[in-house]
Amino acid sequence: MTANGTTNGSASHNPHAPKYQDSLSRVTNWSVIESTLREGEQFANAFFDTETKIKIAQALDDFGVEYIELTSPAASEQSRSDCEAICRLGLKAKILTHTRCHMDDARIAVETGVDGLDIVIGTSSYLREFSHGKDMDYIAKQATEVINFIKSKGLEVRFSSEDSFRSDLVDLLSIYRTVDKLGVNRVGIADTVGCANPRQVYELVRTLRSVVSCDIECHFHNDTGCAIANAYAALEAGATHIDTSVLGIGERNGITPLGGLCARMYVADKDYVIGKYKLDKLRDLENLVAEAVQIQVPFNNYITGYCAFTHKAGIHAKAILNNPSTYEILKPEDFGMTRYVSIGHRLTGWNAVKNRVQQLGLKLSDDEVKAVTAQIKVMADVKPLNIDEVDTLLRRFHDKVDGGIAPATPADAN
Ligand SMILES: CC(=O)SCCNC(=O)CCNC(=O)[C@H](O)C(C)(C)COP(=O)(O)OP(=O)(O)OC[C@H]1O[C@@H](n2cnc3c(N)ncnc32)[C@H](O)[C@@H]1OP(=O)(O)O
Ligand SMILES: O=C(O)CCC(=O)C(=O)O
Ligand SMILES: [Mg+2]
Repeated sequence: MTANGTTNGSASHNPHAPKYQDSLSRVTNWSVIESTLREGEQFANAFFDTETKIKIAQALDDFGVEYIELTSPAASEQSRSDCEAICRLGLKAKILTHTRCHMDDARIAVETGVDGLDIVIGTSSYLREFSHGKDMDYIAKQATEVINFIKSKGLEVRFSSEDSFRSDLVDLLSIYRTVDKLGVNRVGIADTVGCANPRQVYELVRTLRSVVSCDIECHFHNDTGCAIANAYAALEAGATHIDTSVLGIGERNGITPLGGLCARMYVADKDYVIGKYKLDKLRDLENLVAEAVQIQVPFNNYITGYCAFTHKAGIHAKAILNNPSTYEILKPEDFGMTRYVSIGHRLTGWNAVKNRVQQLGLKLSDDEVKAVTAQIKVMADVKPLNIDEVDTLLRRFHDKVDGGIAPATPADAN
């Protein structure tokens, strides 16, 4: 039992587990709508040929995402035939396509073999005035026609308002109520411009949860860095589906990244996330997409960034070596990653150096390790040492000590 009165198996057995973990234990029934092949195609660098789309779809399916969302088949003839080709792959993931809330697009989409359509129409005054120019009555009539048509084909349908957070709340709830009564599988909330914060997301999803009985999908842009936090707040408030893309690619600076969402939700309920996704495939999946759109995986990427599990400062390194949970909330091995303790720099400490000495099979007393640590710091004040340079220094120091000559200075060790 924790401060907020809930229980959670793993947390209650572990005295060091975060107390906030328990408040998240209800966030255990959600799915990913993976939109690398739709929102991701709207990323500035993206051009996916058929073969690349198929590889990405297969990799996403292998990772375990529940849905794969594809570009509208109304966009181009190649988009349409690629959509059909992906539907023919027979993947475990359900295949969706994303279209305007318009009969022309819906008629094309239902013939492609998809499991469902995600239809969208802007509801904010910006989009009603400057994009499609339609009022709420027209939107409701159009949505009714398109939804009834898609349902008549036996397909899943989701209705989403675009730019939800700059839309009038009464308008929003009214249109969601209308489409819920028509029997949509999901309604969608979209932070199209990335303006929402987690508190606003929580409030809107919570309100919507009391108005509709269908599932709730959310789509968050990352213009102000809130895309993962907003997704998490939405799930806490009762959303059931989150849109992601690999590395977060999408319009402008993109949306909630698949890897970042996995990291966030792993902390909330590790067993649930490990149980449904092959987390050790994340790195290959990200590399595949990074290569396809000609970008590098960012150095500070969630989970797979090159320094995501590198520990440097001496205070951290000592504690990490005693118990990795001291400074790691994610276990690298659960993601097929490895931990690295960096020691060739002036922030190192003797405990970390001792660990390396032991790994090299060298016999040094604690005082000797402290002496060689001091030498590393002197040298690293000039420039950081790579691991080979550190190892050479440690071996030479050891050989001199072993030979009865304790080196007093770095020069002596050389
Ligand atoms: C926020 C988002 O990411 S929404 C998804 C964005 N995805 C896409 O745009 C898919 C790729 N798009 C395309 O290939 C093209 O824009 C198409 C095929 C959809 C439409 O192309 P065009 O007919 O040449 O129109 P264009 O792109 O210039 O303008 C969009 C048209 O859709 C209308 N429109 C915009 N949103 C909607 C909507 N949700 N429902 C219905 N109509 C809409 C606009 O009013 C405009 O109509 P107009 O031709 O009468 O001016
Ligand atoms: O269909 C949706 O819910 C989201 C559409 C979109 O990409 C956006 O609004 O940013
Ligand atoms: Mg978007």
